[in-house]
Amino acid sequence: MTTTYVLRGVRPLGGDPADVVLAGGVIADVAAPGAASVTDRDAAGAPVDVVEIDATDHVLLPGLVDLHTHLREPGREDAETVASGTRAAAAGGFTAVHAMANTSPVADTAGVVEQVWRLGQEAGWVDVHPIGAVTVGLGGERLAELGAMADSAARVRVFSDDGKCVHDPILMRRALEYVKAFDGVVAQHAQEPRLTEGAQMNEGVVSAEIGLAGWPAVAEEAIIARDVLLAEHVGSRLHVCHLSTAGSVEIVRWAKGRGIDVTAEVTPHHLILTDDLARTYDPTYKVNPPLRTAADVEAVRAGLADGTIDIVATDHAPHTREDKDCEWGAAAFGMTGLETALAVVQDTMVDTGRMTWSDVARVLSSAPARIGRIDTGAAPQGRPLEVGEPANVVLVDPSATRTVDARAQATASGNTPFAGRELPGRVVATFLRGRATVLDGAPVAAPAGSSAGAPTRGGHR
Ligand SMILES: NC(=O)N[C@@H](CC(=O)O)C(=O)O
Ligand SMILES: [Zn+2]
Ligand SMILES: [Zn+2]
Repeated sequence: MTTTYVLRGVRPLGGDPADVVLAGGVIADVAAPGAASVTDRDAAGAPVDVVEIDATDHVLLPGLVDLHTHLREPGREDAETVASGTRAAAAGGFTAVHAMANTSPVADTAGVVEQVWRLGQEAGWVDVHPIGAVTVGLGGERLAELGAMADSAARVRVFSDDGKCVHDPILMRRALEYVKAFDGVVAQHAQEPRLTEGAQMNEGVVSAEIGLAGWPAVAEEAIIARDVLLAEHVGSRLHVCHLSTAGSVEIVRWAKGRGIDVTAEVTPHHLILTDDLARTYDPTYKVNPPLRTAADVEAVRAGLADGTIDIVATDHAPHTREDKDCEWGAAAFGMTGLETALAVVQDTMVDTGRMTWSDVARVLSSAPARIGRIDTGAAPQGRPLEVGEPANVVLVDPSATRTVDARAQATASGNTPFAGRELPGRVVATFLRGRATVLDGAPVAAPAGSSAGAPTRGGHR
């Protein structure tokens, strides 16, 4: 039996309290409280379950869309699987994620991206849109089969060597030219490799004091400056991954002012954490790009508030205990983020008065869906909350607070930098095309009509 959900007294973006009805996979009605039309029969006359949810003072957002998620499958299923990572995504309020290509094997062929796409469908928690590698094996030497990935069942539109920078300017130019044919975008991990050899943390006062090799801001900014000029030269679309410095914000602001087709993302952790945390020598805080200074944090917040930075993307980077529980220099770069992203954005941008919930819907849903070109087509994401639109929505209680418990998260890895920290807001429920993936703040056992929750490990190698 299918289920109709009635969200009573919810606060739609910018509007008065309303009852919102999710039925038949779409937003079926938005009505004044008490006036919604709810039937216990579907269009074909079959009985449906009607579930009422008291959503008083809750905010209803379009399902969140992450442009930058590491799901680790294939290859590192000990850190995360498509099933565990997408369950974490649903718990965080997401209905779609873009899966980064730095898997093993690398997602550089139609075969691998189709495998990831299929695993996402089987899991059923969110829509998984694989990102294709720019170069074969992330080797930075030969372009991967971008066209074949674009034409595959996975319909790849975002290409990235994330984890590595496409540092050869000729290759970068060719990639930018190539993706124009199918309206794709190159998402650059901006890291000048020579300037960051052996680098462990942000180069600055703290690195000098504690004696860890520094990673200068210019190593990020020099690549972004080069790439916006290349994008202008070839008339193509560039996306800047995890921008982290004040100078990077300035360059993107300048490029946009010039009409260059560039978009940029900031991670939740770069909106709130600083390189002071390296003093703990706790590798949980080791991440690429590194945590920067308080002045950089202020600059990325201002850039997000004024639209210079288009989106927040999690860069959810799960790592096993073995890869993180070691001395700083030997530990892997990366931190998880899917289950805390919305809370960090609320904390840093909404509760500080710098953004409205409508802005949150833009930076965490409609804009990333647009950049990834998943806002149209058969299963659009990031669309407005209007009657007839697919019911990809997340119900948030902004007045709740929670203390982050790493072990209670859905991700298979424990490397959250927010363990023990109190964060605002709670994802009460997430719906993917009208089907609940999260209810009462917890992922549902197995989303109906999917094989989520069933073991996938080992069955698809
Ligand atoms: N962000 C990280 O520190 N690590 C990412 C790679 C990346 O996003 O560059 C990873 O794959 O672990
Ligand atoms: Zn990266
Ligand atoms: Zn990444």
